[in-house]
Amino acid sequence: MKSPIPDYLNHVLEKARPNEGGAPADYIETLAKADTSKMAVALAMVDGNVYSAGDDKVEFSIQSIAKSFVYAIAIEDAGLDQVLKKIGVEPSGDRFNQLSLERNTNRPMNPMINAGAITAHTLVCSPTATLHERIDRILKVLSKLAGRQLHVDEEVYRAELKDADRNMALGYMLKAAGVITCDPREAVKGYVRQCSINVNVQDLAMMSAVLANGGIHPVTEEQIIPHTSVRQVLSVMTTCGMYDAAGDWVSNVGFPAKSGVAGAIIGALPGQVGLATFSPKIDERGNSVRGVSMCEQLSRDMGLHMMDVSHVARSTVQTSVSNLIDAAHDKHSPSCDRKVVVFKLRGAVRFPGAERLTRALAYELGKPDPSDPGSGHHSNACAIVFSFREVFSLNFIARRLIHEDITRLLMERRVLCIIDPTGVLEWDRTKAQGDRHPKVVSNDTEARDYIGGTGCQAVSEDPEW
Ligand SMILES: NC(=O)CC[C@H](N)C(=O)O
Repeated sequence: MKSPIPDYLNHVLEKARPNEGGAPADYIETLAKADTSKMAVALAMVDGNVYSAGDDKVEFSIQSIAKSFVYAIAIEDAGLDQVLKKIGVEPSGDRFNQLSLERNTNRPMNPMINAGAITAHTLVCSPTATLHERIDRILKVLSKLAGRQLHVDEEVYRAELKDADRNMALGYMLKAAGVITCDPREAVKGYVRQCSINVNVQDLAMMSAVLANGGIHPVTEEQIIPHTSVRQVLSVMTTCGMYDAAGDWVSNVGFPAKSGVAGAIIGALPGQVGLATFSPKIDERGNSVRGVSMCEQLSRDMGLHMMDVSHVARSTVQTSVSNLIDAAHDKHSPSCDRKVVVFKLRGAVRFPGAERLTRALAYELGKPDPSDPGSGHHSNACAIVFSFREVFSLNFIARRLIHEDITRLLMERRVLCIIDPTGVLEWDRTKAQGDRHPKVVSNDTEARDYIGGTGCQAVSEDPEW
């Protein structure tokens, strides 16, 4: 079968093509001459699969899209505290090259406008690093993200530098305000050079997929951007990535995005997909006209709006009961009701999933409430099994809550067996209550053996725990 996805992407291109609005950026000579008939779109899944359509190998300069990634590098090199001291996180509502600073703090409003991006550039490597060292570092990281060696387009660099009065003015403003301490001309040159790195839509989709994948490259599996920086970058992209169109963008399209004046837009939907569009004609805000309409359509058709929760996973916990064979009768306390209760979890478990497990434990194993006949009906269960066989991951709060559940069950002197073949629970034996600890095993048979050894032998109505 031929995948329908590339056909769909072609359809997205053709729907946006008739839109003749906008014009290529005219303040950079090379961009002004761009072939405006070129158009492309690409999707990169978080497992590294890339789909693209149109002029997907045509290269253009990354321009302001570099701001997202250089912000991530600045956070890594200078630390988030230092970066926040120098650059705010508030949407400015101004044009991208506005000469402005926050009134009370004298910082650039955010890292997605030029003032903030020039500042972020100076935080790469160290405050005393040379332009060459910074560009080298930025090129290395961007190339790793794209999965191929990227290069600076010298013609674009020279063209922009020739008419860089406005960015130079920003550099001097930042120096005068004490935000940057290095030579402002060097800072602007470095910033313009980072804007002049050439990419194509496939590169950009893959770079965005790294952001969508928590900073891990989908193909090389290298953690290129630390997880906490990814959250920071995506947050700022959401509120400031489309400049003064941020509000429109969040309500119509609804995924973190960043545009560049060469006509590209990237989008990253956490946990799902990275995408990129390209078409050189931009609107008065600096965003590609056809790119915005392609992103709107992709978001609508593919349900990519981050606030659009169309269905909530509710079945992360499943409870089943197994009866015990009577053979081991004498070993049981009279209060034991000869049952093994199995709690199975599924999927990527976060707080809501762990809360459902906790609620099920409290309800079924707790004291019966006379006014609720369903409650406490396994309060005398002989043994309890947690099965994490189908759990893909636990986030830190889910893990912490389940650890607390385990501790409390052990304090009640319950027999507890945990099936955890991949070790997602990260149970540490040193946390055991006195001499009591749960038995952690990797499959059903081991769990049944363990429970049998405690005097219980389980006959499961459910063949798999
Ligand atoms: N929005 C943009 O892409 C702007 C980048 C461009 N190099 C500039 O500084 O003006």
